[in-house]
Amino acid sequence: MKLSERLYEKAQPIWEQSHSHPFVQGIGNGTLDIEKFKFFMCQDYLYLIDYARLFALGSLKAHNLETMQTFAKMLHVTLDEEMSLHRAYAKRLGISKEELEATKPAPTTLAYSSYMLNIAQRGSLKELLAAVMPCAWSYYEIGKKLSETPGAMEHVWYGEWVTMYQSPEFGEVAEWQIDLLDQLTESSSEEELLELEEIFLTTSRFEYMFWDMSYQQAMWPLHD
Ligand SMILES: Cc1ncc(CN)c(N)n1
Repeated sequence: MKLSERLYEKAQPIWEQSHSHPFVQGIGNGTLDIEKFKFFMCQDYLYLIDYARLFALGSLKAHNLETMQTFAKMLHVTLDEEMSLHRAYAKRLGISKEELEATKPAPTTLAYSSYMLNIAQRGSLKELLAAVMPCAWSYYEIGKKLSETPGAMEHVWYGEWVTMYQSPEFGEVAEWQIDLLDQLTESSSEEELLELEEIFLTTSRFEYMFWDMSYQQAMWPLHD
């Protein structure tokens, strides 16, 4: 069994909770409160800055030129295409570029980004991939599922979001990461596979927490 098949199976109980979360369902059926989406967009913008840094670290840790180039391409796609979606939404939502960039990270955003960056900085390329994989893979799955809801891709607010994440180009990013991790772990020990599994499940849990944080618009409990 390939590692990706095992990870997919193990993560299902967590991923299913993300799929059925009211935030995700609300994007699909168009009922999500726009204030919750605004909160999500600002926090996600911050998250994507650190997510992009992981691709820079992937390029650094790559074992050959082709892998280096693909990580560099994913860095570019995140900064210039995925984050362009957020910049365009911010404009429509009346959030200035300055406001967007000055967003303060919520506890879950900070915990998730810090965990991923820590794994990527101190770990191997395999660990970096295990940490980053639920991001593109689970968003692609969510995008595809939501696109099956009639009208989801045409919704005045959430249509563009669904359209981006269900796109085959976005799916290719996830597939490339999956194939690379499968190749790199062909002869890994059970001990190493278990470590990678734990990382993958941890970022899968953070993905769920990110939806929930956005739904609750959860900031720090204490204010200055
Ligand atoms: C929290 C989160 N996870 C994943 C993705 C998809 N890159 C995202 N935009 N935000």
